[in-house]
Amino acid sequence: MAPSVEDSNNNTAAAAIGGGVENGTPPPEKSRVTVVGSGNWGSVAAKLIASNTLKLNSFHDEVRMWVFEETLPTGEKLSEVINRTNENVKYLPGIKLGKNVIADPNLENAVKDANMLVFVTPHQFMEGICKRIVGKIRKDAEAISLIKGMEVKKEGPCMISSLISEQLGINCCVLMGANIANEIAVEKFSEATVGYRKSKDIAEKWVQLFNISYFNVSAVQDVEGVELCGTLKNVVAIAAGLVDGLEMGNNTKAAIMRIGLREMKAFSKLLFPSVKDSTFFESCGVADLITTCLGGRNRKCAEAFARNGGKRSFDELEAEMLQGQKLQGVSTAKEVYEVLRHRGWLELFPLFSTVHEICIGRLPPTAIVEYSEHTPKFSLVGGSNQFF
Ligand SMILES: NC(=O)c1ccc[n+]([C@@H]2O[C@H](COP(=O)([O-])OP(=O)(O)OC[C@H]3O[C@@H](n4cnc5c(N)ncnc54)[C@H](O)[C@@H]3O)[C@@H](O)[C@H]2O)c1
Ligand SMILES: O=P(O)(O)OC[C@H](O)CO
Repeated sequence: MAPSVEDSNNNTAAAAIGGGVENGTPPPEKSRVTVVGSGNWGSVAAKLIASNTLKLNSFHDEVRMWVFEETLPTGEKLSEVINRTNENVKYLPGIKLGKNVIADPNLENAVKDANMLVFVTPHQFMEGICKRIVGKIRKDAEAISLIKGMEVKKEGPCMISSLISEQLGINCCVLMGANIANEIAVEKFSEATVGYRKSKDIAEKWVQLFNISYFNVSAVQDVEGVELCGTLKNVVAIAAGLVDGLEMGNNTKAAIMRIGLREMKAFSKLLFPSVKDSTFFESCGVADLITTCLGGRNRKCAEAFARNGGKRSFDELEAEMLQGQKLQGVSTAKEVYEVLRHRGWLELFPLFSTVHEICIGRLPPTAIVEYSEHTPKFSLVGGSNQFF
């Protein structure tokens, strides 16, 4: 059974400041936050949030964090070690999360009282997680997804925020940005973008929960644009890593990033015409693309893949190099490819389609910079097409 935390600013204190029992109006209910996920970014998100809930009267101090339980080499359970040491020794070693972060291996228990749910797991696990908690969360819960990825169903592509909204029947915002977790963990400055659909008030509450001196958050009314930026940049990061592994140099890498950004924008607008151009200039857009192509895990594994001439699979490299952390770019490239194939758009997106074909071994890593019948000239992309 996971422990719990008493509020330092309890409701009596809140009542003393704004109304309360003395003048007959009950104090507004404090929000309860649960973070669903405890990987590298999930743990940093819990740390950020926990530092803010201690300061903000409108939130309960305690931040519950669902842990996908595993047994460590020492024989101990990860959740027990987190609660004892206040550190996620596997996914974020060396960083104290805050004593008000409580690791809970029981998913249903972790979510049941929360009215603010933060989803931050690798995207491939979200469908199963939603199925487990349908009907077990508060009806008034609000959600935010920090997950970069999407699902492809028979009906077409499904963004993770839509999956959460549709399966759980709740509103879901998104938070994406140039956010390499290990850098934010040591409190180096970065920015992030919240994407919201309708309610600016809800978006502002999320901004309040995440914003801190070294993490500058702003909100834009463009859920799909923000989420697609975060999702698609992982495919471009694979391309950038391949170019690094081939030792092509900075100009080639910049070219790949430029072409990738054009394909990100075109793909997003073809799927959701409401996506705004301005979103690509937020932290979730060009800034995330740059940081991921310079320092992300997708880039790192793709570099190793190219150095090995494509002879070692991404699964093998992921297991060896990331030790439990997960790549999102390889599966996203496959999902994007499925959409392109179904809609007859493959030729319009040579970078995205080439990345997938390299990942599955149909093309060699060098194809990322070769013009062939399989990879139409990148320079052909654009011209009169309104989406590029
Ligand atoms: N790490 C970053 O720098 C970063 C930054 C921004 C966004 N993101 C995004 O956040 C999301 C989560 O990434 P992360 O870095 O927190 O995770 P991670 O890759 O570090 O860790 C993998 C997580 O998956 C869990 N897991 C393994 N098997 C599982 C299963 N069957 N069911 C449920 N969970 C399982 C593990 O316990 C672990 O918590 C991803 O979409 C990622 O793109 C990551
Ligand atoms: O390490 P990556 O490649 O999963 O990227 C991490 C973040 O998404 C960067 O914002």
